[in-house]
Amino acid sequence: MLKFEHVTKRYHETGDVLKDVTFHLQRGEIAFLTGHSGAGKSTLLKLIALIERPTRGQIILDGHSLNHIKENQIPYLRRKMGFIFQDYKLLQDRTVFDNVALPLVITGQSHHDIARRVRASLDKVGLLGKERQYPLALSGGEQQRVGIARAVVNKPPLIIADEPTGNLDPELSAEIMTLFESFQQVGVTVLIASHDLFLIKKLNHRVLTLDHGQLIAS
Ligand SMILES: Nc1ncnc2c1ncn2[C@@H]1O[C@H](COP(=O)(O)OP(=O)(O)OP(=O)(O)O)[C@@H](O)[C@H]1O
Repeated sequence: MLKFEHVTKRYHETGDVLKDVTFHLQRGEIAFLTGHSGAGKSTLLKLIALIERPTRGQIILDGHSLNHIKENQIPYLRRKMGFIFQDYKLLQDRTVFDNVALPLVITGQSHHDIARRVRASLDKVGLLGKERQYPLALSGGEQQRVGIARAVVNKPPLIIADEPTGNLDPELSAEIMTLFESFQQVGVTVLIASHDLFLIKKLNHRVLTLDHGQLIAS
């Protein structure tokens, strides 16, 4: 599903921040990406999201090499990914329904399809009753579940989460992980960047560890 083959990312100012990184995530696999601050986790996620391009090596997503993607093909490839952030990145002046609908509105789906898929997505994260509320009226855990519903509403085969439990207590973090595991069961690949070693140790998923830009365990 997602392959990194000898990927190096060099910044002019800081040198090689990812060094010869190779790994392969299978369809339906869930993996943590961890490592010290500055190890290169965000850079790796930016390469997947096509925000940055590799200096050397190749990234293959769902059979497409990301190396030679033209600017106008980027939106098409991003639709294969759902992004989840530590600070949720919800629009505060829009309802829960509108926040989750956003990816579908952007791709020009019909009102009927949008309503159906938003409700299905909110149902999956247990927030069907809150669709008319605004994000600030919700708890942190609920806001993150809105972020997750938005990420999965167009059924992407890959979910990328950057410190998704960073603002949540252990109990809510466990709930969020249970949600990720439910997506994994339907064949979605999930990559989670996290510093939360307690959570990582407790769950028996694959761990990719970066150390000064090098992958040291896979
Ligand atoms: N746009 C950039 N230009 C130059 N150097 C950069 C750029 N982005 C990141 N770096 C450098 O790359 C290295 C890796 O940074 P990155 O943000 O990927 O680490 P990280 O593992 O995500 O860290 P953290 O856990 O603190 O978020 C750092 O030394 C950083 O200064």
